[in-house]
Amino acid sequence: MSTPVRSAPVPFHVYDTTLRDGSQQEGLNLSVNDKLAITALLDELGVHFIEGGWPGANPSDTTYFSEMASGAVPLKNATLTAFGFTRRVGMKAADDPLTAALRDSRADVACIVAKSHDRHVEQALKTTLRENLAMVSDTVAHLRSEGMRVLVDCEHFFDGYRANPAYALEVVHTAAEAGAEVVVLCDTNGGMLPPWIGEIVGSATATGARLGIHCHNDTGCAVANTLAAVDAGAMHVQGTINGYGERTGNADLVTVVANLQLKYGWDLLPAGSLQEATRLSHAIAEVTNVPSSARAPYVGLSSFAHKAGLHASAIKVDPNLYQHIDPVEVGNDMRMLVSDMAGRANIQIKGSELGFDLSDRELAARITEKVKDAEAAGYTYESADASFELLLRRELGQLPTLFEVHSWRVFTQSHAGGEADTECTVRLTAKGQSQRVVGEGNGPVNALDHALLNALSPAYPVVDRFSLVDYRVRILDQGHGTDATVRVLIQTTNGRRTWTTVGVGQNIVEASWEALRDGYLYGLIHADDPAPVKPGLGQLAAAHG
Ligand SMILES: CC(=O)SCCNC(=O)CCNC(=O)[C@H](O)C(C)(C)COP(=O)(O)OP(=O)(O)OC[C@H]1O[C@@H](n2cnc3c(N)ncnc32)[C@H](O)[C@@H]1OP(=O)(O)O
Ligand SMILES: CC(=O)C(=O)O
Repeated sequence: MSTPVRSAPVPFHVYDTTLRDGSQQEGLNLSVNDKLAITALLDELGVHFIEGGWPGANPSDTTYFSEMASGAVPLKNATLTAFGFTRRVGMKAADDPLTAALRDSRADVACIVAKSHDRHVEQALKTTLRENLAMVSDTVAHLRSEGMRVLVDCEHFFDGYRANPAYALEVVHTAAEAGAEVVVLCDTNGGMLPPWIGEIVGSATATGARLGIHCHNDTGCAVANTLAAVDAGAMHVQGTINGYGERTGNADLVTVVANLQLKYGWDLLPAGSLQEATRLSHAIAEVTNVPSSARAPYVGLSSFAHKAGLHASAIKVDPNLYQHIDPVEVGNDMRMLVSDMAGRANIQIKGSELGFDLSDRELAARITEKVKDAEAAGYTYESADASFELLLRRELGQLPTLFEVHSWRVFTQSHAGGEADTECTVRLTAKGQSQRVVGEGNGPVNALDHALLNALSPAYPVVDRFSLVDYRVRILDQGHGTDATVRVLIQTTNGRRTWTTVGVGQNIVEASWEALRDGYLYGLIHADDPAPVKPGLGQLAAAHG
């Protein structure tokens, strides 16, 4: 699959700034423990540098570095890097407390941000161009004399180069001459396009400095810009997991690395690490509590999900016909979606994924029709895999009658000045025992859930482990107001695996009951199944609904 363009420059480094620039994303806030957990995951991915934060800028980052120095997360692949800025105007680096904080972080490497755009020097720093150069050389030389390796991030380099190329290049040259091992050219405002990046990086190579690249995604080109810089001579790529970062984010480091490894054929991460990328990207999203995009390249939930009938029919012959790589290379999975866009092939592939032989053309065609009719009525099987399996079993005559519901009733009573309470009665027969059970709850679905569980528990004690983890309602024919058809999706878990069922109706309680009942039925059919080998994607599919 890989098409080597040329050999990887040596050395070539992958630098992660999730913990610093990534945490500049709106709504993304990391505790020290979160940062330590992410550090371990990044090290497992095998990046060469982990930028842990800015020691001295806030107590959490300072604590994080002291925890790391005490061995909280021993690193086997990565080198910990502390971020900071050049010394303040008019000071000596040796006297600047934030420069001292870099040394005190006990990280081996410091990455300092320096102004390289003349307007920023004059307007933001309010100093002279000469003093800014002195700030760069003094800070780099001082940190080197303290025994640190130093990288310099040239902020606004590309805009600066356009305004005053000689000065922008002088900053690069000054940093390298003072001892910076890599000078990173930053598209801080993220406004560049790939040809512009390529041209400017190409010019900067004339400084002789080893160049790196740091791109923001404001034009939607952060990854493309990073690759353009690499093509033009950058030997160090910066980015974040899941593209987290200030404003529209940073270059997604996993996409960058996957492109370089799988398309250019460069071995950048330790052997086997890229195959863990999907798991690690999702694990990091769990810690940040900011979900990654389902449509993220390579590691997204939908990266290898196929919905259209024509795609599926070709995939049945050879998955590579509609996939740019084998998903296994990044630890992802192909998923076949069942929907009204499905043809026989989707149904056959999905059926065989679930363990059913649907090779018979007529059978597959009949089930496809059923799916299309049900979808037209409002059902959705894309995320409700469990309901699709029940539909299949019904059509194949393989749906066991584990219980038979005779009736159910829900009753909500309001009390003056107090909260309403709900009571529900379910009558059913399970394993020959008839039950009439009353359940109470804070609402009709909760009461139905309790009643169903209590009614099934004597015959099937395993249901005591079932719990409803998500409940979503969507109005299907908007504009109809309270007599609209609604769709209910219910996610149930038994602690080992999670599944989703769907119910549709004009009565929201009836639609909920259908999804709930099918959730219990599916759970009972699969009560003895082991936990999936790779939990996560199926559950995420349900979560994305
Ligand atoms: C492009 C980037 O994303 S770089 C990373 C940006 N990240 C952050 O800013 C997050 C962490 N930052 C902070 O906690 C704070 O901003 C601090 C601790 C760094 C500084 O805080 P404060 O001293 O209160 O000042 P403030 O936040 O207003 O920063 C501006 C000061 O930094 C100076 N400054 C800005 N850039 C640089 C630089 N590259 N080198 C030296 N000084 C700089 C400004 O001149 C200004 O100094 P002044 O107060 O003497 O006028
Ligand atoms: C350094 C950095 O984060 C930037 O220039 O965008």
